[in-house]
Amino acid sequence: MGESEEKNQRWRSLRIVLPDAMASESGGVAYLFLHRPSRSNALNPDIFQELPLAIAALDSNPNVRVIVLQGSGKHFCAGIDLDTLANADHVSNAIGRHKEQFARSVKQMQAAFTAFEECRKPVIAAIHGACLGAGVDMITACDLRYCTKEALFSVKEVDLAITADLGTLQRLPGIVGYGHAIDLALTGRTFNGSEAKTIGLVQEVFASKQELDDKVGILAHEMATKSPLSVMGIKSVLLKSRDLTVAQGLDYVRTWSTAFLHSEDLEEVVKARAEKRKPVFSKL
Ligand SMILES: CC/C=C\C=C\CC(=O)SCCNC(=O)CCNC(=O)[C@H](O)C(C)(C)COP(=O)(O)OP(=O)(O)OC[C@H]1O[C@@H](n2cnc3c(N)ncnc32)[C@H](O)[C@@H]1OP(=O)(O)O
Repeated sequence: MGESEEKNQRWRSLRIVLPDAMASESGGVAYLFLHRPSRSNALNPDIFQELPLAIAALDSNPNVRVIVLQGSGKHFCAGIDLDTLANADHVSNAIGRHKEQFARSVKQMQAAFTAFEECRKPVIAAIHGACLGAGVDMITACDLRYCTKEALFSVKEVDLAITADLGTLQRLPGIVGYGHAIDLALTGRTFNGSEAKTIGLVQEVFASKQELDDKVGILAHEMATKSPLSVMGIKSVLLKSRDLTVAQGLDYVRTWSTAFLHSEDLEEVVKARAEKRKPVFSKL
């Protein structure tokens, strides 16, 4: 890979591989792994606590330009950890204080996935094996999704008698359209990588995990050569515009351009063109 291991002792349930600042071939791509392979990367409280910290660390690392999210082992993510979901606190039917505490814990879980959107840098999910329930909530908060042909997806919450509450119902319709979103959420049916591509949940589907890793790596490295300011602007403006009217979105992008269009990155593009070479952009 050419990257250097992060100080992974910091993380209990994640693993991070950072680009090596000194190795040009590792070019700005960081790998963030859900790392509970013996539990199929089921999402436990550790992961929910660590995800926003890890994303913030990658966001503020000037050597990182693009983040690839993967699962260690056989599966991408088996959804919520069913052992912790069954925890007495969660199923408590008792008084208001418990409910209020539960609402706060759901808010914290929602924030863990929203952190992918709040990250200034693009996050690409590379999905193999199972991606179920909360795993789908998570990937809908990523910027791009790729998967293997055998990947299995399910908006599975309905089978647990719960309403998906970590972002799928808010973000999935904008990705696949309302019809597909309500079909998947009401049935909880399992679908494969090919269908995920057909409905637009993923950008591309690959024959094997090896091909997925190779192609996503190439794409991420290519993206990491682009102007970091421009890439950050595209993510910010698209996400803001999703939740605004066209007129409000145009106001936002006008303000963005006024602030950042005339930049050292634009100067570099002009200079590189005159010198008949590819532009090389400095760290953020
Ligand atoms: C406030 C609420 C917020 C969010 C709610 C979200 C709801 C959801 O996420 S719904 C989805 C819940 N997930 C599931 O129902 C998945 C259940 N698991 C499976 O279907 C399968 O295990 C599998 C993921 C398809 C993997 O199958 P396979 O490859 O055959 O491996 P297994 O032997 O079944 O599993 C290996 C190992 O992982 C453990 N495990 C799997 N899923 C979970 C899970 N969700 N939580 C905890 N542990 C899980 C499984 O028990 C095995 O462990 P062993 O110790 O080896 O038994």
